[in-house]
Amino acid sequence: MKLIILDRDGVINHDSDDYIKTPAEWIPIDGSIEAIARLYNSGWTVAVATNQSGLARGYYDSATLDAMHDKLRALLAEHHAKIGFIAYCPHGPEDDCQCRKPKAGLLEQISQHYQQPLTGAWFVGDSLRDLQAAMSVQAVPVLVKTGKGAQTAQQQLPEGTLVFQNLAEAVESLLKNTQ
Ligand SMILES: O=P(O)(O)OC[C@@H](O)[C@H]1O[C@@H](OP(=O)(O)O)[C@@H](O)[C@@H](O)[C@@H]1O
Ligand SMILES: [Mg+2]
Ligand SMILES: [Zn+2]
Repeated sequence: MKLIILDRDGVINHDSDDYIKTPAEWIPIDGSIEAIARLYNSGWTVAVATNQSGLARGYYDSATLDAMHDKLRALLAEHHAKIGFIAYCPHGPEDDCQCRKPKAGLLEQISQHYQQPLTGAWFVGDSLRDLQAAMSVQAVPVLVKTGKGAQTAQQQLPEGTLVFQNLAEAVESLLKNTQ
């Protein structure tokens, strides 16, 4: 199975230091819906691994989070595309859970869901913790410079990190190199 994993905030949709708390605040980054649709319509399965500490912080509830993801699904449906499994960490930094990135738990959930190892799969993120999580399951760390990505690019990145301006550029490269 051709499987790619995306971080959500700062990769698919615009991020905010005030968190994304409502469907109205959940606004796709230009080209990201089309990029996911290109992947889907090229036979790729697109999963999501996202930290959602806003749940633990009480900024929004799981029904609101689900409504944000329904908005994503509706936008993709306009392009005859679907998003796959969305793994999210509902915990806060102090909960010491096993799923908050940079830990591997969300990626392991996705691997378990699809019964497929993640070795060599692309994990596209905007934060260092995304790239670190990718390394922990031998996935390929891919940084996009949207969201927090421009700042992340100034940091020491894991060896082998691929860097692109945005999701659309990353998908263009992936599809070109996996014809
Ligand atoms: O990028 P993903 O994983 O999809 O989601 C990130 C969000 O959960 C939020 O994560 C928070 O980090 P803390 O959880 O407070 O450390 C902050 O960075 C917020 O700006 C951001 O919206
Ligand atoms: Mg992010
Ligand atoms: Zn967690």
